Amino acid sequence: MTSAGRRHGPSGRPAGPRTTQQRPESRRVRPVLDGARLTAYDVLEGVSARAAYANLLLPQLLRERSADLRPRDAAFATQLAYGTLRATGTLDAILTGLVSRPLAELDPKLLDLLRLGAYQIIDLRVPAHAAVDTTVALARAIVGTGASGLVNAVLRKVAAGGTREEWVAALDVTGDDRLALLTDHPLWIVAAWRDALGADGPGAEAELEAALLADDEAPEVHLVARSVDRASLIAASDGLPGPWSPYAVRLEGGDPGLLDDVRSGAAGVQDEGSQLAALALVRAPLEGPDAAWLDMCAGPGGKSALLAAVRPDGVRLTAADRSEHRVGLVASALRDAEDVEVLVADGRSGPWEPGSFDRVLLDAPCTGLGALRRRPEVRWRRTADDVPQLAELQGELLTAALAAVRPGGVVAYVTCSPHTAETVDVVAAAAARDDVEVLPVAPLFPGVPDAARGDAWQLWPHRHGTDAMFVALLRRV
Ligand SMILES: C[S@@+](CC[C@H](N)C(=O)[O-])C[C@H]1O[C@@H](n2cnc3c(N)ncnc32)[C@H](O)[C@@H]1O
Repeated sequence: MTSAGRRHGPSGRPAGPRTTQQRPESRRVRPVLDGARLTAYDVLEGVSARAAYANLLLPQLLRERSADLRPRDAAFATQLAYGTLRATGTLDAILTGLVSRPLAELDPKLLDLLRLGAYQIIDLRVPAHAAVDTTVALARAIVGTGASGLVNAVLRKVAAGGTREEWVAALDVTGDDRLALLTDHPLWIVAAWRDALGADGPGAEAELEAALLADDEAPEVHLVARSVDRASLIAASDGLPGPWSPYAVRLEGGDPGLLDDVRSGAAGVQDEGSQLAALALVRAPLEGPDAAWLDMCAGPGGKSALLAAVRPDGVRLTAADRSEHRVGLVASALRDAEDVEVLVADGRSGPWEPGSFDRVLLDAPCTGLGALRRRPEVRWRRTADDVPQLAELQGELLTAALAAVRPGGVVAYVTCSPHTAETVDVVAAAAARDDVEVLPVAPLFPGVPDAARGDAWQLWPHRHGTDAMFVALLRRV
């Protein structure tokens, strides 16, 4: 996929403002505001002013406003909010040259509005007059009449500069700076992905660009068929079988929350890469008994629910998490499962006896650099400084996981980050012990190509259509 061809949008949307949501404070001027754009703005404002999570705030706003927003408005609001948040770095680089003051000195509401308008112009190719007029109307209602002139002038200049590719060319950047602006990633994440891809040679930079572009797309919805037959789930959801996990169904659209199987818990929404990570633990060769499994960082319970569904008869599953709130979510995910124990515990000092489990899943807290597609603002919130602290915690948790498993038992170390310091380095430190051996993951999944990272496993959005999950298997010997 080339960078030039990837962005497209509802350029044929009706240009004028339509739906109407009026804020009490704006009643005096009575603007007719576009409901989709207003909702997208409210998400941006929540993220920048209150550090909200877009993937939680947006669904909540869409539910509250469902009477006013048609399904296509909701889809447009989602595209606007997520797209603007992903593109923040590029939008700010463009806006910096068009506003006389530093962006940090602008009213944050005004900055969010400029980003929202500029995103529509450079990425969605919404006709300039529609993007400008609707953003000016929002600015008038939200910031005041004084702001509308600035918004109008700046967005007209954005439109005059053309598409994102034209803007990036005009900004005259090269190397990683160019890649960062084209693919919506901060420089340190570009560097981390290059390092994790580990490729050299002529194709390496092209692959890095493809990987970062794939990481900048909205992800497909994947379902997991837990206690329902996959064929029935495919029929009910109009989906397609996932190529790698025998439980995966991929959807092209629609709302999975409306499916009976999802409502009942027989199926769930789960990235196919996460399914494979849980299955790696299940398929790992084991010596001796196989009766007690631990999911050490289980919240919110996606992998626990799959483990509970596929475990052989007689296996007892313990699911723990440090967060009480997330343990509540695990309990709900496991509500119909028998022979499970759900508890609040710090994995480093859990109440279990050493060596009491045959299999342990350590799906460790991490930067989430491999799941940025789902959390659009996280790429700008995380910093390289977060990595050492998380890597230290991951090392401590892996030591505890190896203590919790019996000799001959297996630990699956999993992250939704490909960052070397959170993956290969953590495993290498544990593997330096005399009583630990690393098992190759790739032979357990002969149908999944191009995933080996040494003996461990690394999935990628551009290769596998999944999050960039890392999986290593360690056996106590
Ligand atoms: C990547 S998430 C796990 C996702 C989960 N396995 C799933 O598939 O739904 C990491 C989890 O680790 C938990 N956590 C962080 N530090 C922990 C600790 N010291 N002990 C136990 N859990 C911890 C977090 O609360 C979070 O729920």
